[in-house]
Amino acid sequence: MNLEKHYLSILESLHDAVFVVSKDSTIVYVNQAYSRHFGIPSNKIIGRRLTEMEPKARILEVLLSGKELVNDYSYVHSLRKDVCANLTPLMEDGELIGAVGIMKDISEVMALQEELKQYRSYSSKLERQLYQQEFSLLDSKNFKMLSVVNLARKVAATEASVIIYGETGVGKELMAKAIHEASSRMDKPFVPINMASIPESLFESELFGHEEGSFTGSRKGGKKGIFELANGGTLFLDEIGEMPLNLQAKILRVIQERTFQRVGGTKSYPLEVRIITATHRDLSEQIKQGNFREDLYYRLNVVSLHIPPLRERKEDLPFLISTLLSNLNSKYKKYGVVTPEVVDILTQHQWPGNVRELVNALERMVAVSDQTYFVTEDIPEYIRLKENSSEKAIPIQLVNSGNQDQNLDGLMEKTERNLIADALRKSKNRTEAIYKLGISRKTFYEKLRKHGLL
Ligand SMILES: Nc1ncnc2c1ncn2[C@@H]1O[C@H](COP(=O)(O)OP(=O)(O)OP(=O)(O)O)[C@@H](O)[C@H]1O
Repeated sequence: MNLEKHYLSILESLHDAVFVVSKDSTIVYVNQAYSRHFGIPSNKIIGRRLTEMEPKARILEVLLSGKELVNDYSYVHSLRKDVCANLTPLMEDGELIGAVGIMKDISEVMALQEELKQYRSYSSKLERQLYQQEFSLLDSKNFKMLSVVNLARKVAATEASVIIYGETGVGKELMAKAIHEASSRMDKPFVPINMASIPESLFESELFGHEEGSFTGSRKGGKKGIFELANGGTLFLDEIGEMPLNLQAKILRVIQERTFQRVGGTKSYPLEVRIITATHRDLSEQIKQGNFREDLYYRLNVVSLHIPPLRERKEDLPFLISTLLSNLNSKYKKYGVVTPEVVDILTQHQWPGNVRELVNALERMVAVSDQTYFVTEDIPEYIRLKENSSEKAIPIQLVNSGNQDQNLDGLMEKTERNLIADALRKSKNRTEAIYKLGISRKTFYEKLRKHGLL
């Protein structure tokens, strides 16, 4: 077979556009695919000079340099197309006589790329919004809550220290995290720590870390404390009212000097951290009683946010129930929804453990029920019975108040112990007692330990 006879028809059969220019840039050949792709009949283009039609055509460079260009991307103005081309010099007896171009129209790919770019920027915008969803979680229909959330949004943009007040489970940590995530520190760590959960003997080393060999059993290479871990970011000190006075003095010094030393070390580390604190106690009362340093209080209390308990913002329950349910549904891969009667009963409950108690109640419903529609029977018994009948889950047992020596603190301690002991007695297990008491598992065990009920 004499292939040479067929070279032209081979060129004509190609799907890629082929064109040939002579040394003076005159177009001498275009194949059918060229005319098809770019909508130009061959007789309209053959004989025209590229230097006039497309003075910046890349193939002109090949004519000048004699070097090929492979996978070369360019925009052809006269065709209004993005193309990818292989441009090769044509040689005869070692002399350049022209060049061949094989081109693909990639306008569609480029348009898709542009679209992809737009989608990418849209998705990263959504991602950022998602990242800041904590504030949207705290969205509320209640005027008091709304003004707290608005103040939190404003304060997030500043460096001000914030104290968040509120009962257990109202969302103090959630708000602290939302403030962090809406602040310029959002890319840096958010480190929460509950001051009530650290044994006093470990306070300093937990907060400031320790150098290697600073005490028997200290970690090799030393250990970073939470101040160091949070450096550059936000440190959330929960239950600040539980801090012993000597540690308050140390924290105050660190905040004032903006440096800290690890336990057993002499090196000073610079500290650049925003501190957000939280407490369920009335700190000004604590100051009056001499349990909290006034100077530390003023350092920490540039802005104070008071989150109202859930029972004072029951209008938020339908929204909270639906948001929490959809989170729990994804966690348990279920599709549970609640009937209006269920919302009704849940709305009657007083939620002493606030949103945490609601999360726990809903989680139990989602985890246990096989139905899609949760009915009243799915509501944890202690809520259902309490709200449906006049039965109170835990009748308060007043301690012997006839004893004149009894001060208020002592009375409260005893009442707390009685309540816990009662809840334990009347519950099938500890988990049920926790639900009845409406406190966190951690607080429950702390209190069991404190009252010798473990
Ligand atoms: N508005 C809300 N939307 C969704 N979940 C919430 C909301 N508020 C609180 N929660 C959830 O309730 C639980 C308790 O919240 P959080 O830990 O922030 O409360 P807290 O006030 O810091 O409690 P404590 O004082 O006991 O530490 C968490 O699981 C949290 O995600």
